Amino acid sequence: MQIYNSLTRQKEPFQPLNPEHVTIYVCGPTVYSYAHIGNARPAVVFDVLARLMRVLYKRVTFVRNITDIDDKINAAAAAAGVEIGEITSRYEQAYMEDLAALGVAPADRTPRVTEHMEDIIRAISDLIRGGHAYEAEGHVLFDVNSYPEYGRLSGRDRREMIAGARVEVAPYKRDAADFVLWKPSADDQPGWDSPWGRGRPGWHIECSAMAAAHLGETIDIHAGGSDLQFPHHENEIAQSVCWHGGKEYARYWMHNGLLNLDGQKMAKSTGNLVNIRDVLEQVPGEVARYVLLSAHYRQPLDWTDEVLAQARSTLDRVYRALEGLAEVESTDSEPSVEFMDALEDDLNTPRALAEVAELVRAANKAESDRERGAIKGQLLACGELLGLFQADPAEWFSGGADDESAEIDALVAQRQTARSNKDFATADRIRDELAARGIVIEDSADGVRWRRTG
Ligand SMILES: Nc1ncnc2c1ncn2[C@@H]1O[C@H](COP(=O)(O)OP(=O)(O)OP(=O)(O)O)[C@@H](O)[C@H]1O
Ligand SMILES: [Zn+2]
Repeated sequence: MQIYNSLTRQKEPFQPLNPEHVTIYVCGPTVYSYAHIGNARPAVVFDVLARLMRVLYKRVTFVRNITDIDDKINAAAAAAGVEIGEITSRYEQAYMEDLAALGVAPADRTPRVTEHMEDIIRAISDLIRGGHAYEAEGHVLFDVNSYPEYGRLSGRDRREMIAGARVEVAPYKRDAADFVLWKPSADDQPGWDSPWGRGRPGWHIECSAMAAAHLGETIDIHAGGSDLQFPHHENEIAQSVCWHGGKEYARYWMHNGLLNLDGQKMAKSTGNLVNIRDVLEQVPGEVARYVLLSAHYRQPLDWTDEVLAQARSTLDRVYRALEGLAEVESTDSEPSVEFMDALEDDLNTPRALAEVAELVRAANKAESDRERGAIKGQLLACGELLGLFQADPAEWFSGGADDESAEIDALVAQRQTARSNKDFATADRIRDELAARGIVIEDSADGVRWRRTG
């Protein structure tokens, strides 16, 4: 497997630290409103990465966090006149539903910041003790001058950083590039007791603490959108390396390119967006997923009605071929070699999809059932890795009436994962959500089933 490492700016052979266990951390959403289809890009792309790694390696631990402490969340709660927890649980739930509809498999762990306050406080205390952070006016700041390699990931020099829009200038900072690890909370803001008074963590330290808690001091792959490269990931590296006595934080950094709408970055902050749920009103989740995989993940991608229509017609072609193969038995269960080569080449999904198109052509020309059986197996195996083509062709053409069933299946699977991670709060939330939609879950000896009531 070759991965383009944003840290070294080149493609490198991927070698996990432990040859039998790959660890992956992806920065998840800040849950204060519905996720837009740009936010879905890292979720879908790195879902394919996880699927591929699970085929190539014995064990994979894939972590995607939920940022449930943030000033944007506080503002959203104040604006709606509700408790903060109501906002975070509402939008976390919505996010999980959206991902399920896009065929994104549940992560192995979905840690929330609120569940890691002790880890965060310990990380900050260690950084102060090590001389990498200092307290000033109730804040704790990371001292960027204590880490000579600061700026390596983003390739920025210090002047550019300070000019950077997201660096906050404050009188108590020793250096304008120093960033907040902990800040004081007013009485009406959420806060936790700490050695520095009642307050809350800064965004960057949250990910460093959760990654260490779930995956250890050095992880194999850290991923997220390219908009996170600076300052978020730069700061994560500085904190984690200094916290862990110089140990490498993440060995490979992967960044997806941005999804644009009308030539501009799709973003919540600017309102230039299409929410995932609105897309799902327009097309089946699989069509949206196909669009997100149709470009190489590092390239920018324009979200247009045209690409959606193209994706739908390509999917129709694949399902038409599968419909034609309905009567033959799959005799192969491996994706084609060319397809695997494409994915193992820095997750080249456009090339992988071109291989799928080849298979579809071959299916339409195949003369014997033996040939057709092999092609069918290959097509389905390729599809499984991409999270595509798994619907019943007849249902696909009947208008996706059963999109809802697929979504419920995915939610039930997420509940199972939550339960096996002992995350009963999430498991219960999903059960309640399904109950509200008239779906009951039944745990039986041969697994979990669901049915509609009434
Ligand atoms: N337009 C986009 N294209 C691709 N990925 C994006 C885009 N916008 C955000 N992301 C990614 O989505 C994930 C979740 O991001 P998060 O919820 O923090 O977004 P945000 O910064 O609040 O949203 P926004 O950037 O829309 O204001 C991150 O990995 C981020 O890099
Ligand atoms: Zn992060």
